[in-house]
Amino acid sequence: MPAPRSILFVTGNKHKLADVTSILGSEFEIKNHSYDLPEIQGSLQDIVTEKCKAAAEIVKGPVLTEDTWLSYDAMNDLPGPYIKWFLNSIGCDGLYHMLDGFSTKAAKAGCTFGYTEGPGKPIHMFDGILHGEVVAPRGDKGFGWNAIFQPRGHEKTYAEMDDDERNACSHRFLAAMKLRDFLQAQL
Ligand SMILES: O=c1nc[nH]c2c1ncn2[C@H]1C[C@H](O)[C@@H](COP(=O)(O)OP(=O)(O)OP(=O)(O)O)O1
Ligand SMILES: [Mg+2]
Repeated sequence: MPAPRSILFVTGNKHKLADVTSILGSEFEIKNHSYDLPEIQGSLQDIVTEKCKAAAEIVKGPVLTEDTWLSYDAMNDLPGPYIKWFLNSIGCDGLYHMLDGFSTKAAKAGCTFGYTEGPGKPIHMFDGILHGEVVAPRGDKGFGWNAIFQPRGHEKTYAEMDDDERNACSHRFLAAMKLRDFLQAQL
């Protein structure tokens, strides 16, 4: 059997790395370069493009990057990709209470992978979006804002799901399936 194709995932987030390894690890060898890439202010596409370009310059070869976002319908999709700074400042409780007084708690969890064959090469993007609701924090599994996001049609927040359960339905799973199809088609 040929050796599995390897993907170099540049991320400083060990939980994302674990998710991608769990979702794609049976088909690809997932390697990691731990680095906190610069994240510019701009559209999601701009952010992912610049993150992927910077990573390709660092590793001088094919590279995978990813940016994650959480968008509130009541706030015209903010915080979106700026969720990291909101979470760091006010935590899950604060993120929940931001919607006090708003009639809809609907939200979208998403991530966008950026993949390139190397510096100067095209950047391919693959996104996964899961609709759901922002709820009062429940559960202690996982990381980030998992405790306040409950996917539509589920009784549990991400933080109440086991990793396997979450990785079978998550926004990251949906995006990873698109990435997988792209990479497999190139073989
Ligand atoms: O599935 C997730 N479930 C819950 N929370 C999550 C998830 N995935 C990322 N997160 C958190 C981490 C960070 O607070 C923000 C995204 O920021 P983001 O820049 O994409 O992640 P990061 O800086 O940790 O890693 P990276 O080095 O890949 O940029 O949402
Ligand atoms: Mg980041």
